[in-house]
Amino acid sequence: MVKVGVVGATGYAGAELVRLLARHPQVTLEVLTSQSYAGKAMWEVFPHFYGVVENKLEELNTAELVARCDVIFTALPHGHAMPIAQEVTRQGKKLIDLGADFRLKDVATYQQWYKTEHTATALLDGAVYGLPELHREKIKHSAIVANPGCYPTCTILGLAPLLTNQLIDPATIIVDAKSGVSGAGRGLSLKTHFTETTNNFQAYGVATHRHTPEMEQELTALADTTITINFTPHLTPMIRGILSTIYAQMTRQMSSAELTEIYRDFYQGETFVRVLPAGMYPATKNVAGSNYCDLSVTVDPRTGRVIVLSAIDNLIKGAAGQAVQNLNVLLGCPENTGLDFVGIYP
Ligand SMILES: NC(=O)C1=CN([C@@H]2O[C@H](COP(=O)(O)OP(=O)(O)OC[C@H]3O[C@@H](n4cnc5c(N)ncnc54)[C@H](OP(=O)(O)O)[C@@H]3O)[C@@H](O)[C@H]2O)C=CC1
Ligand SMILES: CC(=O)N[C@@H](CCC(=O)OP(=O)(O)O)C(=O)O
Repeated sequence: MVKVGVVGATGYAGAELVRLLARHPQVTLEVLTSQSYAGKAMWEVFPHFYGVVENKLEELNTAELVARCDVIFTALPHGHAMPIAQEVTRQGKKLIDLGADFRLKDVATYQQWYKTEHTATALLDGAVYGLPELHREKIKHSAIVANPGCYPTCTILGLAPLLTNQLIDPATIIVDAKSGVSGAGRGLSLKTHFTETTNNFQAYGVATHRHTPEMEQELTALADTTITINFTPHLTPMIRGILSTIYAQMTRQMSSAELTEIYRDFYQGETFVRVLPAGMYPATKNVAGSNYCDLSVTVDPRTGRVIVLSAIDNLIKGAAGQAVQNLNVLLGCPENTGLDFVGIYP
């Protein structure tokens, strides 16, 4: 059995990770940490774990945590995974970081967008962007896996076949994305409280969201040419889910059916990417509670633009499920181990 630690087990992403890892056949939950609830049982904070997860929440002691575990997951605000990563590499263990600390390869870009000094820059080169559908081989051999952000997961999977096959003008990409409120985490804030979010639908981070450089980095690598995008996230009054609607100008004429075939070829053999048949469109309800990313692709012959729809559960394929998928890649076990379920409907 592989001993794992979850740092930040009491956040939405961390708790979802604990739920998945508790039923993973190759894993023992060795350490769960919390800064606010140390000393309490996990089920005292989250009663849905009563009778299932017996672990007590512990204060973070980095050296001891790393010594006790084979794989460490960090589900912390950005900036906090860096010292843990240093210790993980010192002790020759593995880290899967659900935050943003190792996603951006360029230090100046990280510091500009996150307004935080990067204190583990020597580790950036060795870290791999943990989108298994694109970087599986590198993930297998990496000590640090940077689990992607939720919007980037949804968007990059939606655009990868188009850019790899040079089917769109890369200067014309527009990403219009909507997220449920759990994407903002469990901490209390004006932005996420009930009366602000219910019966409301609003954009935020317009032209300034931190996921923009992350998407641009990965899309640029796929296209082999510098890509800048327009990305507008929106908050919707639901708990889970992201739907990205992505537009771009096609560089050659093609029908929706032909393009759908290209997507099917690109994602052939991928358990967690479902390219929907003509006439079916992704919806957050169809992926909620599962590790799937559902995609549809439609060409509008009047404008020559393609419209990609991409849906995920932000807490699963956008965070905890993808982290478990990355663990499975590291362990060399089937990627759907511990993730072999469909979503919850309705
Ligand atoms: N929510 C989502 O959909 C997604 C989240 N992520 C990323 O995952 C990470 C966790 O997000 P999420 O679960 O939503 O956040 P939450 O706010 O729900 O949880 C944050 C966690 O970090 C701990 N924490 C907060 N501040 C500190 C600190 N100063 N020192 C140590 N621990 C701290 C909290 O501990 P305690 O409860 O003990 O105070 C809690 O366990 C973030 O980097 C986020 O960006 C990535 C993709 C999607
Ligand atoms: C609805 C909402 O607020 N969503 C979050 C997405 C969080 C996420 O994916 O986290 P990282 O910080 O790890 O990139 C946001 O827009 O910041």
